[in-house]
Amino acid sequence: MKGFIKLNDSTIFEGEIISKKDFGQGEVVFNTSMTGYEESITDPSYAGEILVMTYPLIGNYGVNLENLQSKRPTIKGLIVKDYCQFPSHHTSQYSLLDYLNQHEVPILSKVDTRALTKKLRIEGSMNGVITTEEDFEVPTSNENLLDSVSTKEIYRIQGNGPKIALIDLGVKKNIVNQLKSKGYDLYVFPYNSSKNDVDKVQPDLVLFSNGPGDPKKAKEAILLAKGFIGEKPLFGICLGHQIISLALGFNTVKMKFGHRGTNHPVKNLLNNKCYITSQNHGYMVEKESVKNKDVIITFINLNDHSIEGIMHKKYPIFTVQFHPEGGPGVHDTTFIFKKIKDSIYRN
Ligand SMILES: NC(=O)CC[C@H](N)C(=O)O
Repeated sequence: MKGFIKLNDSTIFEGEIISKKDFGQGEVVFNTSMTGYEESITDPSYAGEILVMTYPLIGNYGVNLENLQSKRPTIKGLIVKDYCQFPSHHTSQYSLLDYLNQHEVPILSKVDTRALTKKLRIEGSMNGVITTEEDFEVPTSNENLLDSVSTKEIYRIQGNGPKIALIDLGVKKNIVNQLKSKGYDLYVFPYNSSKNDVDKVQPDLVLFSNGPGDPKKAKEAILLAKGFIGEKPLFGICLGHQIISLALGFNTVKMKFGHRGTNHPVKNLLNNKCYITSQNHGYMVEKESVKNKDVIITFINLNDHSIEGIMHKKYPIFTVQFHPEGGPGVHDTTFIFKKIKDSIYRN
């Protein structure tokens, strides 16, 4: 069926809706990874977004549930150049189309994704709608994204190591797996937990996870992080990094088109080492706002020099904007999950 992606400046790109679902609305963002669509479509950080894959052939290795980052797709729609109808991989359980159909997520194929990506790079990410009607008005959404992806109940994944309170803002499965593999004793908390709730388990460290949307909207989590500054070691990944930065009094801003891909180079300013990292974010900590003399910038992005991590000199607080767990992507920075222990012992 003929379909369109209509952007909120009224630009229209034509394609073919190949899924059962023929409608989806969200912020239209692009990802430059050549592989990793299973992980990206189920990464809770993408909640509320329509994902454009710039790699032209998508679906060719099907879907294996093991690779998913959450229980269901979190994206509002997928836009591809060519959908591969005959996936082949020895671990594939479903075709991408069958999997997205099960969860009523639309796929728009045959789109000139190169032109669409250029448009988003020049004008910036914007809201859009996958629709069969060319004259459809692009709506805006006020969905509480954190509520849609965070756990509703506290749960524990027992380990023999230090106790981590993991504030689930939409945590990816690979982050949990990395922490589990290092033996941490995990208590996973809903995004709106109070300091009292977290204090009850007497954690050795509080970890704020990745997650969707504008960090400034995560008011409860910012307040929670504020309460722990100077009291407990803190670690943040992506949204968690932004939230801890806001709690420290810094500012976050929306990026023009964000970083979404698996080959983002970052440099560790403390030892001049460079790493290739997996990233997925549309906001960043504003460099000029990091004015606290006790806080240093640890990592920067080598493409645009934006902040990729900070560290507190007095308190055991450190954060990263990139995704050290990979999933999808490189594992160059998984050593960071071990480093968490050091920050606990520095306490
Ligand atoms: N992966 C993430 O945690 C994303 C953080 C935030 N939602 C952003 O887009 O910047």
